[in-house]
Amino acid sequence: MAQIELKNVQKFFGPVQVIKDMDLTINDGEFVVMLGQSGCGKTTTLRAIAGLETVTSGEIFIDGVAVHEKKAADRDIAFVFQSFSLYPHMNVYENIAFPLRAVGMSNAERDKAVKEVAEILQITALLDRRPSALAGGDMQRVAIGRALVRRPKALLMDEPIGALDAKLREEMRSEIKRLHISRGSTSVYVTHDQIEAMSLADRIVIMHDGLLQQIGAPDEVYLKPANLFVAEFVGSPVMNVADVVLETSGGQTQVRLGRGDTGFHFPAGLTNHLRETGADIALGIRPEAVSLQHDARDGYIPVETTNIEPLGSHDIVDVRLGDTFLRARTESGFVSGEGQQVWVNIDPAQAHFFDRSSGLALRGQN
Ligand SMILES: Nc1ncnc2c1ncn2[C@@H]1O[C@H](COP(=O)(O)OP(=O)(O)OP(=O)(O)O)[C@@H](O)[C@H]1O
Repeated sequence: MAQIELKNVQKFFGPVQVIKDMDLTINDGEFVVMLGQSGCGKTTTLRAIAGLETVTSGEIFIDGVAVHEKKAADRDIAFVFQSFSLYPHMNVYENIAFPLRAVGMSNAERDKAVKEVAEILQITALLDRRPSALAGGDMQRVAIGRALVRRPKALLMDEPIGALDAKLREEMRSEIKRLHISRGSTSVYVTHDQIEAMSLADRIVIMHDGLLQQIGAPDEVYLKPANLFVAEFVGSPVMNVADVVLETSGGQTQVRLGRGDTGFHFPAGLTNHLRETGADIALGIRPEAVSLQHDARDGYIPVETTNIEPLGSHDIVDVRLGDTFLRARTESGFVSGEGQQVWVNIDPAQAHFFDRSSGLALRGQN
């Protein structure tokens, strides 16, 4: 196990900078997921930690030892790729045992290590099979087993289950989590799938365009997004974001969306911190914090439904408010169709405000 530290890491491919000023500490035994859209630099960061890619500048430390000039083989790190890179002429047992041959273990020790890993990954019954006789999920279990068997300092995984079908991915997700709990190895995992990230990570590192956007526990990046990019990237369906104008009088603030005349009522205490910013303000509100009613109620604004997505357990309903749209999460069948009049309100306690030009979250004391 190990702590991994990146200090001011930069990576250029020719003139293109794909990692910008990366500072990141991954704690001993931690499961960190790097999440971001395709091309944002996740894989390059992972490969740089493993030593499969050199960095243009900056430093990488493993347990306090500088490794950025060391070869991959000297970093004691294991890597699992998306493609199942097993040796086709060896059976599962030999595939898993292979990395142990190089370290000169006795036969008995090797046998014990392979069987222990096979047990954890539930592939004991498959040890005699060749890779060609394995299903996709089992191949990836073997690849993970081979990576883990020599007890590396850290396990790096690049979209290891991205090629599997949805049901198998779900199964493998919980297995990888179980494996991490039982082995406790420092793990860095790359994905563009936010469900995978939310369910596996102790902390998520969100990247965009080579830049680290936020590092935090899954609930932290969901509940307290640092900027508009994170707010709109994390969560499905995506957070509603609308330009707003604020008007405060007495103890109340009206938060007006778009060019609408009516606004939502907020206790002034939740918006006081926005007054001095002088910035153009965007409101972010998740669909589950938008509530619809069939009849007029205090604080609710009349609107028309424009689109409905029935999702089985719930519906996503779009409503038009002046020149803005809001998506609400409702119980199934709450509205019967488009063009229906309903009343909408939002939960001030779950509202986020952002500086429109910098994208940064504007938070009060709470
Ligand atoms: N060897 C290379 N030479 C030149 N450009 C590269 C090389 N490897 C990656 N890139 C570029 O660097 C950028 C970041 O790539 P990277 O693979 O790290 O992104 P990613 O976030 O992992 O994306 P994906 O999920 O698609 O793998 C991309 O624009 C990619 O085209």
